[in-house]
Amino acid sequence: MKSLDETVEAVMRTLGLDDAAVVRRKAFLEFTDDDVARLRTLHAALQDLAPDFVDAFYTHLLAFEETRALLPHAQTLERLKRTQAAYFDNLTAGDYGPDYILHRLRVGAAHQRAGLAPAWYLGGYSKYLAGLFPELWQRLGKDPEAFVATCQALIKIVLLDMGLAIDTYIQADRQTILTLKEYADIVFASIPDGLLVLSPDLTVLSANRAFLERLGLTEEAVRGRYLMEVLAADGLRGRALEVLATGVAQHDVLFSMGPAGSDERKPVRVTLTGIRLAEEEEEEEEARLLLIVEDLTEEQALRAAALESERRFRDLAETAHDGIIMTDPQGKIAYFNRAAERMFGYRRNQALQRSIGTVLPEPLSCQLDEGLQHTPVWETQGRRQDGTFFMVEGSSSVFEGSAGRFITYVLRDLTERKQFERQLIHLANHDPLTHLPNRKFFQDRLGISLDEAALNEEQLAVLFLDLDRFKLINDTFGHALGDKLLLMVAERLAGCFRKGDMLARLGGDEFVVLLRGLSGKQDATLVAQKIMDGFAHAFQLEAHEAFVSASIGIAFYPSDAIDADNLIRCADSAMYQAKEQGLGYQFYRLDLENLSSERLTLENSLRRALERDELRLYYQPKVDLASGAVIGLEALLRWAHPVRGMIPPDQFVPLAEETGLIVPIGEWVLRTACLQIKAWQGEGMPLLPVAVNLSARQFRQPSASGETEGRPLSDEAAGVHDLVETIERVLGETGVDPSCLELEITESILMQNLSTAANILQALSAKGMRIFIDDFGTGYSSLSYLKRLPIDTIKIDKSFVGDITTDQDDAAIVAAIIAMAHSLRLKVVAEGVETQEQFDFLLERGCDAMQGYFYSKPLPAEEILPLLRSTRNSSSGRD
Ligand SMILES: Nc1nc2c(ncn2[C@@H]2O[C@H](COP(=O)(O)O[C@H]3[C@@H](O)[C@H](n4cnc5c(=O)[nH]c(N)nc54)O[C@@H]3COP(=O)(O)O)[C@@H](O)[C@H]2O)c(=O)[nH]1
Repeated sequence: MKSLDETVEAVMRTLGLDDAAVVRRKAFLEFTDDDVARLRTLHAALQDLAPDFVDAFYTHLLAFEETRALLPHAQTLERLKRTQAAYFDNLTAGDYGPDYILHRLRVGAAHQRAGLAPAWYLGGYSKYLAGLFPELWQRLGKDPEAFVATCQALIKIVLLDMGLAIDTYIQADRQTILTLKEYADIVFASIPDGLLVLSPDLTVLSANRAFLERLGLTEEAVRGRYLMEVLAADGLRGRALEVLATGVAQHDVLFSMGPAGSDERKPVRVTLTGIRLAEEEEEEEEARLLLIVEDLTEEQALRAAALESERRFRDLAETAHDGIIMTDPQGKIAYFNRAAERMFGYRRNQALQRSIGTVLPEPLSCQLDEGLQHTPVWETQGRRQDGTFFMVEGSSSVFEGSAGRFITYVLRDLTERKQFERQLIHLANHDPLTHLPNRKFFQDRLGISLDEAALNEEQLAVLFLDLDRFKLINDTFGHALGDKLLLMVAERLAGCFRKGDMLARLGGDEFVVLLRGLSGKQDATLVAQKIMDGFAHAFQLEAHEAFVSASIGIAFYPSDAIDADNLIRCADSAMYQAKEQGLGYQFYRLDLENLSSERLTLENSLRRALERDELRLYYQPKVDLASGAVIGLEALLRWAHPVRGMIPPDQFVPLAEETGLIVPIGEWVLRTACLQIKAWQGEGMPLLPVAVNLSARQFRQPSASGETEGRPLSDEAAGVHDLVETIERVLGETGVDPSCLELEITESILMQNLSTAANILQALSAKGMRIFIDDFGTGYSSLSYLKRLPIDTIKIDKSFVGDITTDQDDAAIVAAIIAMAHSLRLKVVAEGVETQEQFDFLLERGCDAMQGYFYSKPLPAEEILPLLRSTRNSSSGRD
């Protein structure tokens, strides 16, 4: 709102109330200087009257409700009284210049603003004049002319004031009207719908901004023009005339509307309504037509977009791989896509309006929780139309619409995934070849069974089963047949157990069995025996019949171990013992395990002994009995163990044979002995042959065992096969003449496969090597086979020699061996000669040579040459 001063200024400006105008107003009122003088005179006379006069004035005002309402507070009343006193004072003060005028306008404006209607305001002046006239008469009644003239002056100045007050009232009202009009114009212009006011002859009287902008028109182009010259809209004119004629409004009439003369059209919705305005008081009310024009372009675009979006959603939902179901607030199916049809077996029209529980029978959190908008992915059961159940994975979203709660379910059939998961679990727990439980599954199940056994105070047993010679079969017949054998074994084993027992394959040719609810060892024995019996029959591997045996180790809970790992380990250890001893099955024994563990440690060390250069060769001279000359040396193996010291061969050679390590070790012996021969030759030592020992494993050729029969060989087998080649190669590489190398083999080696041994010995002998039969007398003691072999010498075992002087039997045996050997033109060497008596006995019986501590213990290579030199210098032989 404007300030009072601004209002007064506006009044003065509007009325053009400058000094000249005031002068003219005064002139019109014939307000003269004489009037001014008379009022000044009056002023002096009325000085004491002001307080009572003002009080009386306000008492009058307070007597009327309309004026009293404007004086609500005592403070306001006091302030007004002071203003009134000033007014009273100024009225007759005689100064009626610009300040007076300004003051009078302010008073008028203030009363107008306070809400005092003009009638009451003018009534106030009446009270003034009516109150003053008696006072004037009292003071000037004696001079009627002066009285009348003063009254006239007073009336003139009061009327001047009243004129000014009325001007402020009129001006303020006019300002209000202008403000309202301005406001109306703004509102009219800013209404978002188009507004068009037409006269009864359809001339455009006004159009708001929205209308003009929507149709691309200007106010000048439309105002005062005939509607149809401005607008093109079929049927609009007729509708407008109807409304004018009937006075009945028409709502929401749709048109396609555009500027006349253009092809542009917009979809619009129009409301046509008649209005009546009286522009001037004296004019008759004139009919007007108001068109409210709503532009539907955006709305239609939005609707089209919504339809498009809905169509796309439907397309998407219909082509989705996942089932999509929507339920209404009553939980009834309101939408059911094609994937849902496939998943549940219902046609859409069969599913609609059924409860969601028809297809998802278990209550879901999204159905129960009021506040839930989105639930994470869950799994639940789905029910097909045929009543079968399956697992579904789903998620849901909740939409709170005006009609209630709608839930959308997105569902995926988990049947395949669950099947896949089951397959994965099966694969993780089963052996892929035999489909038996694997180690992990077995261990888990064993753990559970152990807990149960502990609770029920029961015994259980683990059988560890390993096929004998499976590697050989695998290498010989190939992996495909090896696999087939494992399958057949698994099948046979499966028939040996009760329900509740468990058979598993740990890998390779290892199987384990869990036996539960045992009454004692005898139960496990029965099962082990049953397994052994099962292996008694051959396995038919295509064209081959294979006899396969198994070694079984048995460990018991709680006597051997109380946890799964240890129980399996004990059974494994027992199996190892069974295999070693060729027992078929063996119960776990701690002492045997300790032995095994030592053996294992030794085996591991022996494997590294070659790499670490821990092997040594000692040499023991062979002495001609008659001359006492050294006629050769035997190379004897030692293991210089870093912790255990010098280990004799009988403590590790059998192990090396078992593990196959004897093959590389044997080659090392050959090479070392040959290199030593060369070294001695270089040192000027007389040419002495050196004998090396060959083990059965080295000596065995593939065909000798009859196991491979021309089929592919394992590396190990190939190494054995190459004995002749190896010896030749080493001789070639070291440059040693074959005549310097002697080979010692035992009778038992020969007897394992005589014909093959004969072939090998022939080949070696043909190269110039001499062959010795070692430990003669301990084996077959048959000289007949010697005729068929290229043997040069036999060595009588030291077990006979040791007692020849005390035991007549041994003496007789030795004498007989010497005699028979000679009859076969074989030389004889006696081993283990320790005494002069033995020496003499042998010399007397015609034995060719001897070897033993009597002459020398086996010595390191570096001690041999000094030994030879010292004996050459001393007398021949030992007496
Ligand atoms: N395959 C291989 N076997 C080998 C090799 N080196 C040795 N051996 C065999 O180990 C067995 C034990 O040999 P060793 O402990 O060396 O014993 C030999 C001599 O030390 C011992 N001997 C010799 N004279 C006496 C004696 O007067 N008294 C006595 N108590 N013992 C004596 O006899 C063993 C000789 O063995 P051998 O002539 O071979 O029969 C043994 O069987 C060796 O064959 C190897 O490199 N490979």
